[in-house]
Amino acid sequence: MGSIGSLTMESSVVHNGNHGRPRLPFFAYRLRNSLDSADLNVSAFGYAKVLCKDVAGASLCYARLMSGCRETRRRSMKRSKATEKGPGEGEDGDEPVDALQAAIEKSKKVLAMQRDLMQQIAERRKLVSSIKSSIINLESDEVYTTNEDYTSSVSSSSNVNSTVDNALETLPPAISQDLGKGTKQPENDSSHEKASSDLDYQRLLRDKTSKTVWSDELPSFLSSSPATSSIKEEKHEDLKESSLKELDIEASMPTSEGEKPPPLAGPNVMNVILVAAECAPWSKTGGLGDVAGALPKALAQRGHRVMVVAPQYGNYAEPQDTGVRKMYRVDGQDMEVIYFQAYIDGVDFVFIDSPVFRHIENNIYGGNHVDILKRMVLFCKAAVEVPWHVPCGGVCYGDGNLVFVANDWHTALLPVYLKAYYRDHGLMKYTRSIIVIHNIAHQGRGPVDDFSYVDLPLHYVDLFKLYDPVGGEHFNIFAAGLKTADRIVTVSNGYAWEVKTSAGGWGLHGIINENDWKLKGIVNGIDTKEWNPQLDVHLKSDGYTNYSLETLQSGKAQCKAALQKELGLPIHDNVPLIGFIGRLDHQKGVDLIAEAVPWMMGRDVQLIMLGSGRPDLERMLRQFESQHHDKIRGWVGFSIKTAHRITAGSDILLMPSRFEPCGLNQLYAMSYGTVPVVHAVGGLRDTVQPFDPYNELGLGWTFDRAEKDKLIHALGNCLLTYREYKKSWEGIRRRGMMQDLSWDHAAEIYEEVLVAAKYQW
Ligand SMILES: Nc1ncnc2c1ncn2[C@@H]1O[C@H](COP(=O)(O)OP(=O)(O)O[C@H]2O[C@H](CO)[C@@H](O)[C@H](O)[C@H]2O)[C@@H](O)[C@H]1O
Repeated sequence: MGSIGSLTMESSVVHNGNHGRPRLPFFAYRLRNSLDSADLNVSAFGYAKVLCKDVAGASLCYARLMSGCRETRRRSMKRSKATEKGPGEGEDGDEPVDALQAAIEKSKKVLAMQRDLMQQIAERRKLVSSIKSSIINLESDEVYTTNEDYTSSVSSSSNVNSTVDNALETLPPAISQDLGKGTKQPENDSSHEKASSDLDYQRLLRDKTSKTVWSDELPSFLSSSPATSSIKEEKHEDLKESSLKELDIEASMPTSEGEKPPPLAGPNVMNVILVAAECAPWSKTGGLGDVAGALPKALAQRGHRVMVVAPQYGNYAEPQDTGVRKMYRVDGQDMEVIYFQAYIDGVDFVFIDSPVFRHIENNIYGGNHVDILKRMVLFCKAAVEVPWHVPCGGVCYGDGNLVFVANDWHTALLPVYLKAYYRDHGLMKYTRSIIVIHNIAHQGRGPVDDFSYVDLPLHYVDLFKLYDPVGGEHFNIFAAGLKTADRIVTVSNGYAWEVKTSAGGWGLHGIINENDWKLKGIVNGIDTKEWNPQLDVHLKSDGYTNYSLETLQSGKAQCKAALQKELGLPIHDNVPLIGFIGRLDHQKGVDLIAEAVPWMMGRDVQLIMLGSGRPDLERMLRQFESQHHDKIRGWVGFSIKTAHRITAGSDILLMPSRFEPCGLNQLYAMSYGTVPVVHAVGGLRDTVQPFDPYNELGLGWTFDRAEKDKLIHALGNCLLTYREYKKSWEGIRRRGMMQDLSWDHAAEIYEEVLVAAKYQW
């Protein structure tokens, strides 16, 4: 009996390779209520795992199983000992035969229940695939040519509803209860807040296949555009694709042992499409590219289905032509776009190819303001339709349970298009948008006449109109996006506060204050694969080396020497090496560094500056280098490799930014054991805790005003600590490296915002 017990356990508890914990099939959650938990206490090894609610529950189950197993073994050993002793010996320790029999009976019952459960699962899968094939049949049988055809086909596809209803009836009770719960709730009921994703799924199927979706009465401004006529023509396909997608999700739910554990996002799992004008590593002029390349991966790791949409500026290696081509009208001209796609690290990257984006990777915001505006109009029009047109892994995202994440003014038109083209007409009812402010200083401003380029109904003009003392009455794309999006995020808490002030809001503070209720600050994370001294690919050659907390001293010293050598500076380990990396403009406070250069040159330090931007500041960098050739290097240009190497080889990173929404370089610096000296503003204040020599706490030095003297004071203290207080210095570096700066935490908070947007009506 004992051997049977342990065998059953080993074969039925599925271990997660990483943690040795049992994995739980999805239906365990659904069915847990319908099974008798008291059975856990017996040797119910065969199904105990299906009763566990979560990983903690799983551990508990596992512990119980282990103790059950030990008990069975103990009893078995006792019995065999008793047998060895021979007849008449040790009777007092023997199990009564009928207790054993009872245990056998219980095990049999358990096995029967398990068989029953598997059968129910198999039936449910059959049902789902029959619904799918009935939709596929619909697709092949019916050709939509007129509105009439469309209407009749819609009514015939309401079979899907009844099939789903039937499906609900035939599901195991716990499942049908869950699915059925919210179905009677009216749509405008506040109980939407509590709606489950299953409810959304049901509602979607019903709505898509019956009344409101794809109303034939499209507004005239929509139907006149070829782009939107293509929408009309393909509405039936979209409709079915979306339904298929939903069914696919159902069908792909883990149904048997050994499949994926439930997602971290739990019931909040949704479809997320992040839209940005740049995305690293394919395109990057600054921090926006880094965020667009990394945040989606962290969201995908939480279980969301995530896509990034960006323009295709060059010939990228990974994305493949999807074969999907669409026409959009911009300023009276029809423009074709081709959608490319790649699936990397759990994320769908969709690139939009068009002659207007091609080969401008080194100047993606170049051209006059109308050229840029027209590019962004095309990009946003093409991006808002991606969920319908671009099959990723064979299946489009569809509009259900979908949130767009727009970034900065370049994509601020997207929330507006979502509203004007769709939601105002009862379409994409379950799609939401959030907008992330990375830098509010750039807003897509222009004369009010620019409104003619954005192709919107006339009454929308007021969303864009803004008056401020600087620009007078003007056209402002960011303003319209902020008003229209369901939620607003800024890239730090400090910046969330600053954008509400007249100094930090750059004319948009009034609008942000009015929309304060939907604003949230979330500090950026960093891509810990890309920016990690242990893995950094740019430290693998030319005398550099990868290093970790354990090898910080020697590793960093080696990188410093390699950097000095590469740039032709004297190789001195004990001379503090100060770095600066960033766009050369007013924001980054490069001129403050320039003012402090004479003071610095009076000290035994080295300074390396990497940047590009304003021509006068570029000239200044070159001039510094030629004036102080033994101490300064001014690298004008954009070099990711050099940025990584400066981050690793410098002792100190200077960031005297006048304003800094978040700042990534100080985060990269800290994770490389490089000590930041920063102006305490925006995200810099949020992320660089000033050094406290009394308690040996803190991560760097801060100064409270963007002024030369303040910078000198902070840098002076930093240099003193570098030279005189080696232990403190070491502590600062180590604390910086020990922080968890990954995107994991930020992604969790983004998820809260996505959920809030989803339930925003
Ligand atoms: N010459 C050069 N060569 C190579 N690499 C260079 C470079 N100049 C800059 N970089 C890189 O570009 C990125 C700059 O990121 P930041 O966050 O510092 O600034 P940015 O102002 O562009 O971003 C805006 O968006 C980000 C993201 O939200 C916010 O952190 C920030 O505060 C806000 O201003 C870093 O990866 C940096 O290494």
